[in-house]
Amino acid sequence: MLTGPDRPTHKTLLPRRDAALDPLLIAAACASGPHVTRNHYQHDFFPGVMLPQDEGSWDWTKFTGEDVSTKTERKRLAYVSRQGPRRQRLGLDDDIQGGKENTGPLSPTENLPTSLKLRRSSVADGKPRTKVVATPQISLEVKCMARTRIPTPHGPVFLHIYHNNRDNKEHMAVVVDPAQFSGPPAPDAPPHIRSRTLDAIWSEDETEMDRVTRGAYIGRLSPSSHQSSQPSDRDTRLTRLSDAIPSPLIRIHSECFTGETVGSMRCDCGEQLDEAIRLISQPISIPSSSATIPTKTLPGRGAVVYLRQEGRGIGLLSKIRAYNLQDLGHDTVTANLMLGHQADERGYEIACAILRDLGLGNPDGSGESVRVLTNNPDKVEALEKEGIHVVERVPMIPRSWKMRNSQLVDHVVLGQDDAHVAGATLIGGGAVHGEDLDKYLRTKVLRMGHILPLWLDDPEQ
Ligand SMILES: Nc1nc2c(ncn2[C@@H]2O[C@H](COP(=O)(O)OP(=O)(O)OP(=O)(O)O)[C@@H](O)[C@H]2O)c(=O)[nH]1
Repeated sequence: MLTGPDRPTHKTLLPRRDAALDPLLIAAACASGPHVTRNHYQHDFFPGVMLPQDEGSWDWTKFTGEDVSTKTERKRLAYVSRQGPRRQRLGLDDDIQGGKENTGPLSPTENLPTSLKLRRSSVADGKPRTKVVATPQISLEVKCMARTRIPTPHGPVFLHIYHNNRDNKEHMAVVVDPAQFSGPPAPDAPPHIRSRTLDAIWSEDETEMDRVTRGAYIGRLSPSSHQSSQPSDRDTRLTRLSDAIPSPLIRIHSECFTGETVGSMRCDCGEQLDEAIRLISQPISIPSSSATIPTKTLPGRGAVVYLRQEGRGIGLLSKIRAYNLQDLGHDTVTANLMLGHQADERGYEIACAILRDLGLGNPDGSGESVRVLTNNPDKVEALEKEGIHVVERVPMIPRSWKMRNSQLVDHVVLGQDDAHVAGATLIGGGAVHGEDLDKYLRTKVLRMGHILPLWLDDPEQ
């Protein structure tokens, strides 16, 4: 049978732009400094990349058999990129004001609206050209598709799976609110943390069992009892809670397969996820106003929004490459830049929509203000920009630092038992520590502006 040529697909029309990484090229790029990115790899800096007088530079004459006396001549061969700035090549002219590249806050890529996504086209003259395809901006919507109870070492949580109309990732929310197992909230107790989209009626023919199966139920399921939830169950009380009841504690956490699943000690991401759930689950003591009334204790409450923004948004593949560049001596920020990425490519729009769906962060819309667990001031700023009302930033001190210096944070020192329990969700357990972690934390403080008192292996540092 005669067949025509295969229909071009997006893969054949738009081949990957990043070339295979050659170890020699990486070494050369590393030695040349952070201005050399993966987009320079196809160009001719090899082997004339080094200025011979540069200290520690690779002696290419050994490699090429050249006479050492001709080394000064090689100055002319030093690599100079003939490419325009990356933004110009990508056609983002709007961002270049007055010929100067926009150095403002880093923009997210994961949550970029479709209208801003770029479509690349290869053209006959061989010059890379990029076109911005304008499509109408759609307003962001999130929907909780399912929810279930998960027992953890810190107590039960409700895992929520979200879909959205911006990307095709399953972002999540881990809601800590064990008071939901004890019936409707008392008049002076905080409202239950529930998803509006989950409790909504999805279709007229939705059965009780459909709703229960997707997690729209009240209390706890058992083989002998279940009660599906109704939109009217939502707590819309506008009564002001006592000032003594703290706002729910939340964390926006970014996916880290290596730290959370493999137990990598290059970063403290796994530990942070575990520590966040632990801290949010801590019971809340409400001091009484009179000596005759005993102190009241409420179960801890809050949520971790878990975003699938692996590697600060650059993806797992690039993060793994970045680790190799880090082993060659570069820090996390420089390694990202060398691979043609920004230092941080995350966005928090979807996280904010999830918080709003849970009734968190929006006190004007019958929701509550929040306290945020983070050391990253950019995160707080991003949340506030999206209208989330943050009443307090709660720092996340690495566990190894807490253990080393009990003076640093007297009320959060972990005992042996705490460390054991806390590590139960991690391969490798307890507190992450080591030289790689210290380098990573140092970069976050010194290059990314994270608010954390530096506490490294050598207390003299
Ligand atoms: N590109 C890159 N990403 C990393 C590296 N180590 C961890 N990550 C990612 O960093 C993200 C966590 O971000 P961090 O910068 O550690 O912390 P943060 O979320 O900004 O700040 P905190 O709220 O204080 O934890 C996760 O997505 C990890 O996968 C690294 O070496 N390179």
